[in-house]
Amino acid sequence: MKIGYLGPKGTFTEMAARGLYQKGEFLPYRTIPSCMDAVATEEIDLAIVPIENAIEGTVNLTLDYLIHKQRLPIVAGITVPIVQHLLVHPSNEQLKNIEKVVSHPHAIAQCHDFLQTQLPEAEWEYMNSTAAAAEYVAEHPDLSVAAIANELAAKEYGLQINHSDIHDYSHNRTSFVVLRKQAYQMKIDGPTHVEDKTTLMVTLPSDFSGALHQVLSAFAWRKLNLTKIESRPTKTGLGNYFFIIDVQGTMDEVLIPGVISELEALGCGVDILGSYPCFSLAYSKANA
Ligand SMILES: O=C(O)C(=O)C[C@]1(C(=O)O)C=C[C@@H](O)C=C1
Repeated sequence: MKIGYLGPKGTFTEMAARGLYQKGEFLPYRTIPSCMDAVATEEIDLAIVPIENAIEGTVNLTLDYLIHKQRLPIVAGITVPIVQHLLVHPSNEQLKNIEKVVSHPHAIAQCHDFLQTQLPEAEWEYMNSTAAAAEYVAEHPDLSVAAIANELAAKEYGLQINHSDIHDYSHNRTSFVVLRKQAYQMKIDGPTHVEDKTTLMVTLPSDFSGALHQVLSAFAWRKLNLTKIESRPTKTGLGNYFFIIDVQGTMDEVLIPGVISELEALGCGVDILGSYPCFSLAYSKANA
């Protein structure tokens, strides 16, 4: 089985991939869209990409590409503990000399307080992933640059941990989703199964006062628990949004189809993005 993930080697996404699947060929992709495209063209069987971080929120690139460009079913989810370190080239150990910090925008956002207090003069440069930033530092020993990435990336690219645990809040976790061309489940052994989830995308009818209230009521009176509701622009004009709604539980034969019929009767558009099991990786030295 070919498992694509946001690379290069040493990303948190690779940890998520290896946490879910013990066997398979693990293939790194340079960007989230290129990884998703590779599933659509069947170059790989599964794509694993980040979707939400506990500190910084949704990974908009993933959600928007999924909604607008590659509507692939979500077949599983996993959350991974995120521990960020400041990595430097072994020839450049002095924290005070660092002029530039590179990383994925979410990783930089998770460490704002640290950057503000310890490296207020350093400029930031965004990279496609945390490991891409570590690779950049390894390839530029001449620059006074540091990467925000994990211990796996430090080992992979021969960097030193200059400062450990630099994320601003403990309990930092990121959720990743597994995308597949067809929506069938595969058995997953290993990580802890936490819950089952169904993700819906709802478009409200225009000029319908109280529409969102009615949408939420359709879930509420059926006692369906919503674990997330988020709006994203439809990209058709200012003020036009989709609602992405996570419902606890799998797609059953009565309750969720009942909600969908009720919403459609209200004039809403409803798309099912996936109904899938969610897993969790415990904190371990590997993601320390
Ligand atoms: O997987 C990685 O290492 C990434 O760079 C992506 C990503 C993200 O998009 O949220 C994954 C986990 C961390 O939250 C920071 C960055």
